[in-house]
Amino acid sequence: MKELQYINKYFSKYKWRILIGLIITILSKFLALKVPQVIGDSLNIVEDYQKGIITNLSEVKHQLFINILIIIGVALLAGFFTFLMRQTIIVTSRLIEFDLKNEIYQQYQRLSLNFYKKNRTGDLMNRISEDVSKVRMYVGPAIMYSMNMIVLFAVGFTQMISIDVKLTMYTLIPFPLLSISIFVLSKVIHKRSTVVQQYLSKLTTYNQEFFSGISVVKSYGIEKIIIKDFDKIADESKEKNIYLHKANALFFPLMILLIGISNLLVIYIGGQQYINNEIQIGTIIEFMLYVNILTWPVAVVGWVTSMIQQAEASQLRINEFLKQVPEIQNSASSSTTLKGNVEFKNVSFTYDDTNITALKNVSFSVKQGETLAILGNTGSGKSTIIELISRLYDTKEGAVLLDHQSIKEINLYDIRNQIGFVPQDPFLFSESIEDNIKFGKEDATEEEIITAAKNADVHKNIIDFPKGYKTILGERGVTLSGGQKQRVSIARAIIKKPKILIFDDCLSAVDTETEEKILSNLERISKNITTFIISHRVSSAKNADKIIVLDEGKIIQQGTHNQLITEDGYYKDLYQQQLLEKEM
Ligand SMILES: Nc1ncnc2c1ncn2[C@@H]1O[C@H](COP(=O)(O)OP(=O)(O)OP(=O)(O)O)[C@@H](O)[C@H]1O
Repeated sequence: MKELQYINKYFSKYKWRILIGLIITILSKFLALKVPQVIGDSLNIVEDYQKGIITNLSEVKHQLFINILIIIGVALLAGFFTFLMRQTIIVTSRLIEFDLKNEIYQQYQRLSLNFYKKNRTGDLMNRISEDVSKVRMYVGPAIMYSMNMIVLFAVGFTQMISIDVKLTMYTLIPFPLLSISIFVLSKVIHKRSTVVQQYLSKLTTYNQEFFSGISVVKSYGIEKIIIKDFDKIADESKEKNIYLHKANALFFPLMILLIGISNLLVIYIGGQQYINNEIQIGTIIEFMLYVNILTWPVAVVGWVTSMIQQAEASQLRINEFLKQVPEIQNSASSSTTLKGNVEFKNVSFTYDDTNITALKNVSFSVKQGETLAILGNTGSGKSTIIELISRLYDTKEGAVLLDHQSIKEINLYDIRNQIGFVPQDPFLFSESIEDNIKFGKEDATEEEIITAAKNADVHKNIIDFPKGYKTILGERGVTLSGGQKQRVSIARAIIKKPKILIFDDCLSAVDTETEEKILSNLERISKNITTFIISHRVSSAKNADKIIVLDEGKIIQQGTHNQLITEDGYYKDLYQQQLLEKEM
């Protein structure tokens, strides 16, 4: 229960609701146990009349009529209280579930990029949905059933003992047996259902990959192999499901068997006592009714124990994430308006998960409004520079300065708010084009959206769609071509009017003519914006104020286009090769 102590703060938040719930539970169970007593009394009256102990028939009828009214009244009231009990305790468990989900979600937002690279999406989703719902079973049903059990047992047992000690003892013999066997069965069910869950997520992951890579599957014509693999997992999943349901199917028969044994004991022992004139017939019926009322809460002990164990395991997984401290901390509370001066001073950077040193002693500086182009082979460290400017990672060696101040001392949210970033692989949400562009600026006007789209050279494409800017994009923007997606993503970055604009190799998806247009538009609108252009093309870099060339994390060349084409090395070779390609 150590991990579940984390939930105590929510119990204290909702203490009044829970307290009211508990009082209502006690009242409803008191009332529920009144019914067998009145039924027993009624039968005893009839028996007394038959034996001639009571002779006045109208008095018997009157008493029975009163008892029927009491039974109906009590049953209605008990039902109403049971409704209120669910309304208080189960509603509280839903409120706690909501709070816990929000807490986890906020923590997810705080955690750094590295956390997401280390953990699988399925696992993140599972902890916020599956695990939280297991914890809810502890805060709601487990507590409600435990209370039910305690009250029913305390009241019912006292009542039974007060009527007949011997009969009570015999009647309750099967109860511990019932509780233990349900506990064992619940454990088996839990174990088997965990396996079923694993197969379910295996199937989902398999299908998700298959749907995402459908074009590869179709073009390689490997549908039959995919179907065969799917069949294999589905078949295994079916077997595990059947295995689970074999255990599930035992649950109710086991309960009915043990209730049956209890009832037999009541009839047998009670019958003997009746023959010996020790008890009346009504008492036997009253006991049988108690057995039926008490069976469920006793069976529930085993179920609740297993529910609490599962909740404990789930809360452990939730706590693992909640206790994670974001690697990137925002240490500044004051807000800063950036100018856009960027400087790298002897920066070396190693990714701790792969131990790859992506940058080695990198130094450069870019002034406000300047454009820096970064070129280099794949894996040379270009994107890593960008990730350090956005502070997605922190440097351990050297310093990244923004406006001559260490990036670590500037408000993290201000930095990210003032950077417009166009990634290599643009992600568009399944919403309208307009909303995707506005993502960069929530309150953007229609005019601003159109201007941004024009500057990104995508306006003409958008108005060609029947619904124009209102066109809804499919998952990952499938209705747009690669180049169109890139340009919508550029519009999203420039509408922000950021202080630093970053293009991570995003112009490679458009033809050189479009690239030319976008770059000249940029030159016009980005007079005071510091711009970083990562590219494999000289055409994207040639107008930049500065160009740096990276190789295996080191700067091997830097200067302007005119300087670098006269210097032997990577840039000149690339220039000549691309010039040749253009002429061909
Ligand atoms: N998140 C990461 N975790 C671990 N290693 C990484 C990560 N990102 C990049 N790397 C490694 O760091 C090195 C530099 O990668 P980077 O993405 O900066 O190169 P790049 O020049 O942008 O390449 P490309 O032109 O192919 O995009 C590569 O060897 C890469 O494998």
